[in-house]
Amino acid sequence: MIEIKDLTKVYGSGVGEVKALDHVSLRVRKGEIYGIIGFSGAGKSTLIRCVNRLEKPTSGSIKVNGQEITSLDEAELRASRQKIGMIFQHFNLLSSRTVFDNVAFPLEICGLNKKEINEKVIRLLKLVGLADKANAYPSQLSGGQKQRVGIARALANDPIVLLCDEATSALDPATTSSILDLLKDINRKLDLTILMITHEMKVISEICDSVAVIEKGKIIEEGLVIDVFTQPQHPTTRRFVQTIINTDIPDSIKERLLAKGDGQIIRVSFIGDTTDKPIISTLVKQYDIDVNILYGNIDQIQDTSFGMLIIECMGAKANCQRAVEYLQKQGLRIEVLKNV
Ligand SMILES: Nc1ncnc2c1ncn2[C@@H]1O[C@H](COP(=O)(O)OP(=O)(O)OP(=O)(O)O)[C@@H](O)[C@H]1O
Repeated sequence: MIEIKDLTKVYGSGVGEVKALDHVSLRVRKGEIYGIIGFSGAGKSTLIRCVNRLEKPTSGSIKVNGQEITSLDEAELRASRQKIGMIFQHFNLLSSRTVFDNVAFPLEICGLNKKEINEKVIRLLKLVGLADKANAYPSQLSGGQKQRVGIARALANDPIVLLCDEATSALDPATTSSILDLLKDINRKLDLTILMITHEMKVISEICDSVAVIEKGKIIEEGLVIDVFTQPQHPTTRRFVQTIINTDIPDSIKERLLAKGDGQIIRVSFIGDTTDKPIISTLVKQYDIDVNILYGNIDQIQDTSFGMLIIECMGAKANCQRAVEYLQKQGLRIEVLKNV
């Protein structure tokens, strides 16, 4: 649905030159929610603003639904923008217009008649749960309600893509969750492709299917959310993951790794169904070893559970090794932290 290739954006020139995007390539599939995460100044806003051509890329290609948008003229751009909805961190509502009239605005520009506008606005306000606020003004709404108006307005022209620019950054955690639920609901009901930028890993973990991590204008890691969360490769990705999942080995275990002792200490990481298997009792029964659980945690990303156990296996060396092989065969990720 969105295909970005070698996208580069340079602001300014000479000594003042800033390379905000540096050969960025990524692909967003139809119907998916794709998150781009990065620290301040990483290039997120520039990237999303290039996709709807609020910024003109310096070089590279951006295709939305097969149409190259970097080379559109003004008229073509206006038509293309109708198919790309956008919501903003600070909502960007028109304060002198009611909720109804804010949502009606893009439809008026398109030349729909009053009856069509009325029907559509009412349907959209119902979709975002604001049917009873049609006559309110933005100043009379909470932040979450304002963003619901922003979402309804962005959907008015039946876009094929919705761009979200830090859409929940100005909201408290409970309101953030309700807006994310709404976006997920809309994504499912309308099969709408969503591209969102954020600096919050919570946003990515709650609703995104795929994620790209951007740093200094470059994509440094990309993949399905569950893969990136469970096996982050780049140190920056690890920092983001660490904000919501503790993958560190606790200090008390680190001390134990250095201490003398006979046991073999293993970190077992698991994803999905493998968590249902009685692996510990199998180790004890089949391999004639004692198993001591030193540490464990389980997290949930959307519908998939994953986590890690740090266990100590005590027994004959050969039996401990066979136990490790058994665990590996179960599709578990095994790291031997301390050998027998
Ligand atoms: N109009 C501009 N002129 C010059 N430099 C710019 C302009 N817009 C952005 N930049 C620079 O480009 C780089 C990327 O900025 P961008 O706003 O895309 O980052 P960001 O990841 O969205 O950051 P934030 O989360 O703080 O909004 C930064 O170094 C920024 O200073």
